[in-house]
Amino acid sequence: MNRKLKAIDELLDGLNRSVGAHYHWLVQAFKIIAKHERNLEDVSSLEAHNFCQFGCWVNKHLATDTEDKGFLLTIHEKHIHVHEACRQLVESILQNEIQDSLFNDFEHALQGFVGAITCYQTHLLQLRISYDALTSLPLRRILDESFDKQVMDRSNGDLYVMILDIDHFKRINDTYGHVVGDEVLRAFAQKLQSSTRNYEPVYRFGGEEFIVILKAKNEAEAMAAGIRITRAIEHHQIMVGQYHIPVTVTSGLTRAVPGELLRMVLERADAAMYVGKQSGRNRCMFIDEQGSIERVVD
Ligand SMILES: Nc1nc2c(ncn2[C@@H]2O[C@H](COP(=O)(O)OP(=O)(O)OP(=O)(O)O)[C@@H](O)[C@H]2O)c(=O)[nH]1
Repeated sequence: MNRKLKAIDELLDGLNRSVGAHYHWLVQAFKIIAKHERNLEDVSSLEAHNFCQFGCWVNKHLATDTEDKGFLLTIHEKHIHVHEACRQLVESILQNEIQDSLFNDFEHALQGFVGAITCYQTHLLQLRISYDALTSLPLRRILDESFDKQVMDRSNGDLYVMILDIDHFKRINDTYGHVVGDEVLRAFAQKLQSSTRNYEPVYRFGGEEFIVILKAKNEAEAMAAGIRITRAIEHHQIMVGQYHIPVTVTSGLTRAVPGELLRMVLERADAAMYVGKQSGRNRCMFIDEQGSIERVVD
């Protein structure tokens, strides 16, 4: 499974478990009131928010997670508020000095806490559906959202976009069936990821089309990367059950001119790929900004 997707699943799982644990905590608060116990630190202590399971979870992620810091800080703040409002309410009940405003404060704090968690869950779920269920690769939507930043962040060179389409994939489906076809796509995606460097993100563009973003100092370096990937696929046999299924790809490669829309870059790369399909497949075609197309050779 894609590393990012795994991290999202772990975050969602940890968050949901910790939220579940907060119901247990709420029951503890009732016990304190009913049994007049004052020694439960996750309810009675001034630092109560650090002692409950949710507090441990959020503190751990605040210390390590940089991407989601905004969400986590809001949740942390609302969580502290819940514990403090609860502590004050419990104290007032135990001392028989009940104040209605403390009930309102507690309700308000709980609503704020739940709202902040829902916001973060929605964010994580939206992120999750931006990954392909079959291959675990990020979908085009993630590229759409990050492309301008990727172009801006490039250093010491340019960004190149490579569109790859599996050759005669319909034949694979027709010969072995769709279920095997799906397995081939899954195995292909894994091979493609392992054939690229960790700074060369891979996306599922749709169907049997994929995109790789390359970083290179010049056209020659980009072409070398393009042919490296094409050959790595060609020399690898995909195994599904008892079948050994050779797969090749045809690709279109082009430079992303800074300021250019992703759509335009993709149209250019697609035109080059089309020429590659027409002229025999299993090849990488480079297209420059003027539309001149050449086959990349080893
Ligand atoms: N099993 C499976 N098949 C898919 C999936 N997405 C697209 N396909 C199939 O991929 C095939 C693509 O076929 P075509 O566009 O005709 O192209 P091709 O057979 O790969 O031939 P060329 O691209 O011309 O080399 C179609 O049969 C689609 O049904 C998928 O997720 N799973």
